[in-house]
Amino acid sequence: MFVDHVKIYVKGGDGGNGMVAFRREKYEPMGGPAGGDGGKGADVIFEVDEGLRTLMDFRYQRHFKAQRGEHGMSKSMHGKNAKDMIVKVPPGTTVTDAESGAIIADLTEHGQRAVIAKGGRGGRGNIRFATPANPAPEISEKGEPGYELEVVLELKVLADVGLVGFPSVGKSTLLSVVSAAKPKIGDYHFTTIVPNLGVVDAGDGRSFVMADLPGLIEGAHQGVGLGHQFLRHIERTRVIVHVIDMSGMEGRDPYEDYATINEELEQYNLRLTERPQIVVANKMDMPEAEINLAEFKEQIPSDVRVYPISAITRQGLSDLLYAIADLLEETPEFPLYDPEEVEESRHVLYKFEAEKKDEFVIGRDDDGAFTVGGPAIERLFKMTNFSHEESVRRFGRQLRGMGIDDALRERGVQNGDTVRIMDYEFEFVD
Ligand SMILES: Nc1nc2c(ncn2[C@@H]2O[C@H](COP(=O)(O)OP(=O)(O)OP(=O)(O)O)[C@@H](O)[C@H]2O)c(=O)[nH]1
Repeated sequence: MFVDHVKIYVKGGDGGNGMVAFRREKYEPMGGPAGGDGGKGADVIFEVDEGLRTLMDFRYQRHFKAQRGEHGMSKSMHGKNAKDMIVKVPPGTTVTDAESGAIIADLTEHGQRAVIAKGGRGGRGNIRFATPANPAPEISEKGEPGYELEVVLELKVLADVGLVGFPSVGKSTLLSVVSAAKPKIGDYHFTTIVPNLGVVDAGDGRSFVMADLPGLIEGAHQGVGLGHQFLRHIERTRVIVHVIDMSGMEGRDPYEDYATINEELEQYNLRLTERPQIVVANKMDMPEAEINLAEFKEQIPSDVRVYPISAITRQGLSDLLYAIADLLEETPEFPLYDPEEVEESRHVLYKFEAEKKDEFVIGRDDDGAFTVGGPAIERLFKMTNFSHEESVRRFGRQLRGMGIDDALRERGVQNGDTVRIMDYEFEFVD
């Protein structure tokens, strides 16, 4: 079993901004507040799709930013909530926070969903701030920023396709040209990928996992030298690709090789002979290959599918990959997990924890100015509409409410000192 592994960035949509507006009606020149709320930003939601087998798609797209909510409007109209962004992942995907290493979700069953990055709430329009004392407030909030984070996706992968054949027929060469020769493969981090397993992109949006199953012929059915992991792989392999050397070099006879391997599979496990098989005639670039292939075809049953290729010159590879992908589609799936394993993991559901504590940090810049930072304060800052004097005053009150004024005094702030919050600067007035 190997682990397919990729790091991606996700961001929930920002909330829409609330609006400051007033009613303008014919007979009501001093109309009341009429600024609507912004809509909610979209969540980034991961959803299990059992049709997916690998994290291949994440190699091409690593940024997932959900849409922002619509801004509030005049005439008391609220902005629309944005539509959530659904990202499909294969069953068995674990999502961890890249920074803390905490598990956010363990997605095992088809249709299971988890919110990975919450969208921000919409900012409130000035209607919401009206009070008897202040019936026409010029206060609104901007939308709350969507949560953003980097997450690591991990998937334990079992092979869909197993390569079998005599030694030196070209199994590792084939696997290496179809799985590793993709451009930018270096960007895709296979952490614990073992050399004889690879993710194959069929080139038409379909992908599957292919394993070289070496050593089958050397007494594999007696369990010689093969670990438990390997056995598991071959048992779960849905399609067998049988590679045959058509060059006929070293006195080898392709048909004999074919028959021997099939006998070996049968002895190993009868069930394996029920697996659909694709026969690959390799080394077709060699001089005798055409003649050998013709003879071979006369000897094998007529319903056996043979794909002539050359792993070295890459001739015939795309036809072969399409055929494998087609065959996989029509082959029933084996459960990805042992039933007991699923039982265990099914009950673990991790919750996305968006809320961070109301903490803030006070510091000093080189020029003597005080600085205030922290997630809650920065969020508040981003939601403040600084173009309205009243909103700015409200921001001041909120800071006081959070205990920031007191904390600044403790640090020795004086009247007239500069205080910085992100890129906003103000003078401290007691
Ligand atoms: N001419 C030719 N040579 C090939 C082709 N594919 C593989 N070879 C050569 O055949 C030899 C064996 O290839 P491998 O890919 O190592 O064969 P294998 O089946 O993985 O062998 P084991 O690892 O021993 O099981 C190497 O020298 C390859 O370069 C091909 O299409 N044409």
